[in-house]
Amino acid sequence: MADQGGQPVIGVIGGSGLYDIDGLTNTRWQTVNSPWGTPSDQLLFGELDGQPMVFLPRHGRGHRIPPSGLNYRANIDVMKRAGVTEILSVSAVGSLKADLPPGTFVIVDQFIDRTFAREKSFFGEGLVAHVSMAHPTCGRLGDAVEESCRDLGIPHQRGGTYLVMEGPQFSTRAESELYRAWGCDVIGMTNMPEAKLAREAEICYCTVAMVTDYDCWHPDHDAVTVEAIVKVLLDNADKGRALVKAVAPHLSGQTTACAKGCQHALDAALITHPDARDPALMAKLDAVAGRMLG
Ligand SMILES: CSC[C@H]1O[C@H](OP(=O)(O)O)[C@H](O)[C@@H]1O
Ligand SMILES: Nc1ncnc2[nH]cnc12
Repeated sequence: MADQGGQPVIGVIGGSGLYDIDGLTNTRWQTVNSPWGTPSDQLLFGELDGQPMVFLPRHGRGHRIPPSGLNYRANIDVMKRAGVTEILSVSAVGSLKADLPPGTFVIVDQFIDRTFAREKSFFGEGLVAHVSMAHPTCGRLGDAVEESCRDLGIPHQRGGTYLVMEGPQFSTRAESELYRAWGCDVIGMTNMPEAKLAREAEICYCTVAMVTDYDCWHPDHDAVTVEAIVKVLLDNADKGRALVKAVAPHLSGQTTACAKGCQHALDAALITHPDARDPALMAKLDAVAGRMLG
């Protein structure tokens, strides 16, 4: 397969508390249409120190859309159409470990997907594909995030498992204890199927999870509330924005395709015989799988 190297384009999916990007120049909000439906919002195109960047507020401007109501397929599809090669997903999460207090940033490298009410694949009847999710995040992008956290003195942990729940209600104590027993580090409601769809779209994906609370398991802390989350988010938003700004220069010199294979995830994933493929589905996959479908 041809190398997809070239100038990287960073896409930032901003979650709770990250509704804009510091220092973005030449900005324009632009509607990008998708055959997968309506994305959360227009995309904000701009440049950060000469590095092309695209921003999408995950829940829409004003935080209008709940986790289960997000059109994850449309969000990833428009990022792909915008030329995004790396997605930095910024998310608020609860902590499931005593040594991950609010204010810590976790550079997530694994997920447990407990969601059940979401469309999880671009593929299906008429074109079946099975991508690997063994390593769901991009190590190269993770390196850039880790170096940036270090440069900025942000308390962080490299690696960690993010339990993705359906929500919108927070967990019961029994659920929280179960996820702790499973060894999970943090809990949130949005990064799946986002990470799966980014992989299908051959976009590098890395999550920066900003710890806002101890969920409901910690004997010395009250059970999580939105009020408590927002308070911590307000204290951390500047750090989140500074991190995005710091990551850009780490990627700007990058001219080769990701050696981890994220950008070739479909190489061995399509199983449907070319004669049995559904032309209508193939048309919808023009952006996501255009590299493979010609
Ligand atoms: C604001 S409370 C819970 C809400 O925050 C997280 O969203 P995101 O990942 O977009 O920052 C969490 O997953 C819930 O959706
Ligand atoms: N405790 C928690 N559970 C689920 N999502 C969250 N987002 C932030 N804190 C959370």
